[in-house]
Amino acid sequence: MTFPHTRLRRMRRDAFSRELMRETRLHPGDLIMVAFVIDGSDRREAVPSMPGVERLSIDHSLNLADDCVALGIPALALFPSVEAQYKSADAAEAWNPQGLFQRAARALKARHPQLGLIGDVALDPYTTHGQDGLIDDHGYVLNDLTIEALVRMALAQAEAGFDIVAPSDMMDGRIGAIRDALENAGHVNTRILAYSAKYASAFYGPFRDAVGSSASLGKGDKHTYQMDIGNSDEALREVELDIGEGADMVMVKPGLPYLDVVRRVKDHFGMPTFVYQVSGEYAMLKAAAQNGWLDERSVVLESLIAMKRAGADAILSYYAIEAARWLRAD
Ligand SMILES: NCC(=O)CCC(=O)O
Ligand SMILES: [Mg+2]
Repeated sequence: MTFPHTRLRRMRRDAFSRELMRETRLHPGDLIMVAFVIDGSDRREAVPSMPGVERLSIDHSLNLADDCVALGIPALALFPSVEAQYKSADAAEAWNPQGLFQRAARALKARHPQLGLIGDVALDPYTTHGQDGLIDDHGYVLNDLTIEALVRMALAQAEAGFDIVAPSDMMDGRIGAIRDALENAGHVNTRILAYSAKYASAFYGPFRDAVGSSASLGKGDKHTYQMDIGNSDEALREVELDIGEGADMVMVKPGLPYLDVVRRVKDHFGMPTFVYQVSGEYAMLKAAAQNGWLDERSVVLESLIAMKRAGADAILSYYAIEAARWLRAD
């Protein structure tokens, strides 16, 4: 009679030994909630392609922030959805100190000074054409002119109280330019979360509905600045440049389809590495759950743990509040 010398099933036999050898655990403290803010008061608008997600006026965003704090979620990432009258070719509303986004930041920081507030730095919610930057006559996004606009935008956000500015535009050199401008203005502790490896992904579709840029973008795409989905070495080059320019945290986006990239980035640089479970990932999970095809709680937590296991230090997610509730009920 021969026996297996090693029985890995032995440790799986009981809950106590499974618990003792569990390598990766998810905490509310790993999560960053994502929210969309709109003008007006007492307004909540459903986002049809993201059931359960709503655009919120500032007063309702404060309630969402209350939930984050109560659940131990350390930070909130905010995106604006602005009305057409505030969109222009030069995106100037993006750095208006009295604009929606800056007002929202002041209100949120006044309510919860300890809740980390992350501002999105990219022009797409503010441009009439829905691109993340300024364009020439052929629709090509101009790198260096766009950086000037992004610098204004980042400064306005730091001024309004955002703790972290998060350039999500993928222009070359914008992290360094923003870092210099923040230092010169005395914002030495404003952190930069660089969307370093942001792929030209079709999983962003529902987000563009949420911020109202899909109509403006029309048939346009973002392939001249976001990364090709087949590339992974290039992600390391992007991350390396952003670190050199002064990023405090780097990000890979989307999440689940790109966990190989997360692992390479984490192993290579040992940087605080964040991952974004994007709108399309949310929509897939939600749709399957609503149809009764998948168990929502299990698949959401499994997806988030997979991201952490791949090396993510923190995860931006539309599910953050729900996931934190599930974790606390465990
Ligand atoms: N800058 C944010 C995006 O481009 C999209 C995020 C998402 O799809 O959730
Ligand atoms: Mg880059």
